[in-house]
Amino acid sequence: MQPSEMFVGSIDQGTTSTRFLIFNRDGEPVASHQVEFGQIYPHPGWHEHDPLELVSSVETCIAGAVQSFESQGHARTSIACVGITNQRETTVVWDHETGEPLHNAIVWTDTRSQSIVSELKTRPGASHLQSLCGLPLSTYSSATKLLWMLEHVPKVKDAFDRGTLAFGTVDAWLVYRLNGGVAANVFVSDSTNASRTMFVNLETLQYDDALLDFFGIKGKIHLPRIVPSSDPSAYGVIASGVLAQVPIMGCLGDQSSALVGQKGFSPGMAKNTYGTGCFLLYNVGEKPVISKHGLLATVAYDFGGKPVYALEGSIAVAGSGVKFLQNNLSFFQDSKEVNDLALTVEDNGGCVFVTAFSGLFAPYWIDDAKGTIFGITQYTQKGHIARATLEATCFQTKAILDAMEKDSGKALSELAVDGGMSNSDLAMQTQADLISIPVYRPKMRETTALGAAIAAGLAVGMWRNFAELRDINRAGGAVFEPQISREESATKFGQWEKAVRMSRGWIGSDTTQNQDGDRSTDGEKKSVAHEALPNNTNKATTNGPPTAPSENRGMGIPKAVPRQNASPLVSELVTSGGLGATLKVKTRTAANGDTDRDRNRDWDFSPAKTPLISVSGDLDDADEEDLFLELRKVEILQKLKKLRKLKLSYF
Ligand SMILES: Nc1ncnc2c1ncn2[C@@H]1O[C@H](COP(=O)(O)OP(=O)(O)O)[C@@H](O)[C@H]1O
Ligand SMILES: O=P(O)(O)OC[C@H](O)CO
Repeated sequence: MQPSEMFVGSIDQGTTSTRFLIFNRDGEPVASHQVEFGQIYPHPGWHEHDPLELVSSVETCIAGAVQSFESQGHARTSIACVGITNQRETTVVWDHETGEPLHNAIVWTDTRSQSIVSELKTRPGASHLQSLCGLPLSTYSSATKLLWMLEHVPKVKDAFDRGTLAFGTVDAWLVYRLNGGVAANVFVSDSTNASRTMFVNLETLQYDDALLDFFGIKGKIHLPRIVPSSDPSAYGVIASGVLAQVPIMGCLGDQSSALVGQKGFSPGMAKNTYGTGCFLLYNVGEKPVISKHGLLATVAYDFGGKPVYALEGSIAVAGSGVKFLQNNLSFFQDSKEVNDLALTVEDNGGCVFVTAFSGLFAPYWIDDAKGTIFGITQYTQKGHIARATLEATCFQTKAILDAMEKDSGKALSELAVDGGMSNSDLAMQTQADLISIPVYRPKMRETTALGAAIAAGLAVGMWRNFAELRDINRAGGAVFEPQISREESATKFGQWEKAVRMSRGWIGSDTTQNQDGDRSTDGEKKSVAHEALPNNTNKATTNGPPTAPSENRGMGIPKAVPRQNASPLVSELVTSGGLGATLKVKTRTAANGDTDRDRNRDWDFSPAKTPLISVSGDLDDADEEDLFLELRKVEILQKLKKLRKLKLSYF
């Protein structure tokens, strides 16, 4: 088949919907089909997908799009190959011997692993993880979701003990099942997806023993082979259905795919995708850049030669905020109505909505932030809240761009956008206003699907190089120019930053949420109080305190230490005055003598101006974690050189 006669299919398995698009060589979608699938929210903060439903949604979309394609007179045999793009980090586990899933997939937005994350942060080596894998320790990565399943799902733990546990992100699961599952056993993941697990070394793009050791899974679990994002043979062939025997030749995590679809192939190019969440990727070239300002280092694409890396700003809530107004608050029937609802009012009426449904991701990384609307009065209308919802993502994007400028030393001159929420003209105008640079929205916004089509098309020879992609989706885009002054923009942003500071600490002060999602009050036990922090409180682990060596606690699955047996004591608190004061904190799990949980940390502080921490009451395990988090904030403040004097009181 001549390249000009070829078509390429693209599976786009997103967080809220699945679609299949068929592109011609001009990069135009000629047929498509889309379905939504079940969103499972078993407890507050939990979010799951049924892995089998993800596969059947893909099959439905392929069948629907191919039907439409054929009805236009095309032959399905002209579909030369298929690419896959997918929601990242979402974690699937299955039995390697039977091919059957062992639990619902835990979605990237899910925050149930919060206490595991807190515990992991105290382990030796925790502060070095980000320099190896590019990601901060948070509930976001696949690793902590897998550890949660190992601790809480007996079927998963059994398979782990028997050596039959297979782990994969959604790409690996789809490739495996589309190839027919256990019979063909095509078990691979592309570099862009694999690098979101925290198991992969960003330089080598292979699993890193130190990382696997840290999470206690080295040699104990079946992991997909890591392969390039564009490859003629690694991904196998579709085993059944209307595209049976068509090869899969490309695969990219959806945000990498959008960068490719926007043809962000040169260092300095960036795109921002407003889907369920919102993700800004900035091409940094052939060397990863480890962020010092709350961003992630990630693989942009790996087309077989030298991989290309990106700095990423991840926002957990974008279109999902719009969906929240639609599904939970019944503000409208369809997402696109948010634009008109927001236009019923002139401004946000004083409302600022910190949409921290999954805590706050980049550049803040605040696990304990909760969704909060500030500024509600009798005056407040639905339109104000709709505006505030759209603005939330735009504000967070502004914070990310500021961080990106600090990390890269360069300011962006224009932002390319795509994804469902970018369809809102008001949201995109607001974005341009807040970042004071033009926002460019291409005419064809299925850039995520286009990226995977490009990855597959390059492997099959439909396109031979990037130059041949130049004219794809070039004409007919819209440009949103900033319409307010930088001063006005800065004032609005200041309000947002204040709201971010005030959105934290709701859960955990007088209300806690246990591992099963139940709420309970613990008002009597303790209080770990802190004062408001200055504006930028990101928690990039590269900036973390040094970790004192101790026995290798990174080995093995983290033990679920019964709370009643774990009563760590702060055995020593030492402060010494003067410049560069040192605080020593030693804690010990005393009741069961479990030295496995010993802590021993030193932090250096510049003198602080105001009291920042006061800890009172008996410390239990959770308190201890809180204390460490508080100390971490102080350490960050010190880095920001905002402190003059530290006073610490302990009762
Ligand atoms: N016209 C619109 N205005 C604002 N938000 C929209 C609009 N259309 C879709 N969305 C939002 O975009 C999201 C879907 O975007 P999409 O790029 O398909 O995301 P995903 O790949 O995560 O499923 C939904 O959360 C939806 O609320
Ligand atoms: O579903 P999206 O498009 O918001 O993307 C999800 C991301 O891949 C999560 O990292």
